[in-house]
Amino acid sequence: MTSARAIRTVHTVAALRAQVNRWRAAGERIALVPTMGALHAGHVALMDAARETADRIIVSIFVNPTQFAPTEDLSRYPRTLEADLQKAGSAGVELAFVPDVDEMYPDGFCTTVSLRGPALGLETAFRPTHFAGVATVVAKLLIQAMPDVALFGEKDYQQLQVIIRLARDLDLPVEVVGVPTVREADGLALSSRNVYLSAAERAAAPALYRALMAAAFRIGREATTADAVEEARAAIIGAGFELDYVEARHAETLAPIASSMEGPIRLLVAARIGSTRLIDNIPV
Ligand SMILES: Nc1ncnc2c1ncn2[C@@H]1O[C@H](COP(=O)(O)OP(=O)(O)OP(=O)(O)O)[C@@H](O)[C@H]1O
Ligand SMILES: CC(C)(CO)[C@@H](O)C(=O)[O-]
Ligand code: BAL
Repeated sequence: MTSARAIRTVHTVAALRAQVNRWRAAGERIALVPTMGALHAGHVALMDAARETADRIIVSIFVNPTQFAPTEDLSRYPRTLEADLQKAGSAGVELAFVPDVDEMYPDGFCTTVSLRGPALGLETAFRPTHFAGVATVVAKLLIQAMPDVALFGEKDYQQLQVIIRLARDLDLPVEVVGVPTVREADGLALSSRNVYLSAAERAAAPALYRALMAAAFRIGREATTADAVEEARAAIIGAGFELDYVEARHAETLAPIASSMEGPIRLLVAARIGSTRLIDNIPV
C-alpha cells in the first residue's frame, strides 16, 4: 500500500533547507532518495524502502552533468519531470528537490571529491571522471538535505560502495542504505537507459543477467572463479554485446579477487549493445 501525499517541488537549496529545518524541529526522521529522474519501479523500490524507515521522504531529481563525459549521453538522457512527480507523490514522497545546474554549480565552482578504494577499476576504467562527479554531487545533496538516511540501488553497485565509503570518510552523519535491484520478468535490471534499446536489443539484453547467474552458480561448485568469469565473458559477447568488463570482486572493498582471499564475492558487468551501455551485478 502506498500513502499518496501532495508533493511539493523546490528548486533552491534555501527552500530545501527551510523545509528540512521544519521537519527536524518536529523531531522527524528524514530520508533522501537521490535520482536523475526518468523514474521507474527501481526508484519506487527506493522510496518504498525509505517509507519503512523515515517519517518524511525527499527525492532529488537532477541530471548531474559532471558525472557524464563529453562523449556520453547527457543531452539525450530521458527527462520526464511531470510523470516523475506523479510517481514520487504516489510513493509517499512529500518533497522533490529539482535544482538547475547553476544552483548546484554556481559560477566559480571548483571543488571535487577525489576517490580511491572502491572507485578503482570497473566503471572507472571506462568512465574515468564519473565517480568524482557522482561523489561530489552526492556529498552536496547530503549536506544540503541533511537526511538521517539516504537510499541507493544495488543496480549501481560500485556507486553504492563508493558512497558508503564517502559518507564514512567525510563523517557525513547519514546512514547509507542499499536496496536490491528491481528486474523485469526476464531478468533485465530496470534502468532509465533501457528506453534507448531497440526491440531486438531489448530481446538480447537479459543475456547479461543470465551470464552472471550461470557464473555465480558455477563458482565454488564445478568451476574456479576465473573460469566461471571467462565463461560469462564468452556468453555475453556471444549474445551480441561489446563487453567493457565482467569481473569478480570482493563485495565490500571491491578489491580484485586473489586466490587466498576470504569474504563475499560480487560479480559485476558492463557491456554495450547498439548505442546503449548496460551495467549489472549479483552476489555469488
Ligand atoms: N533497477 C533498479 N533497482 C534498484 N535501484 C535502482 C534501479 N535502477 C536504478 N536504481 C537506483 O536509483 C537511483 C537513481 O538512479 P538513476 O536515476 O541513475 O536511474 P537509473 O535507472 O540507474 O538510470 P541509468 O540509466 O542512469 O543507470 C540510484 O541509486 C540507482 O542505483
Ligand atoms: C546518485 C546519483 C543521483 C548522483 O547523480 C546518480 O549517479 C544516480 O542516479 O545513480
Ligand atoms: N545510475 C548511474 C548514473 C550514471 O550512469 O551516470
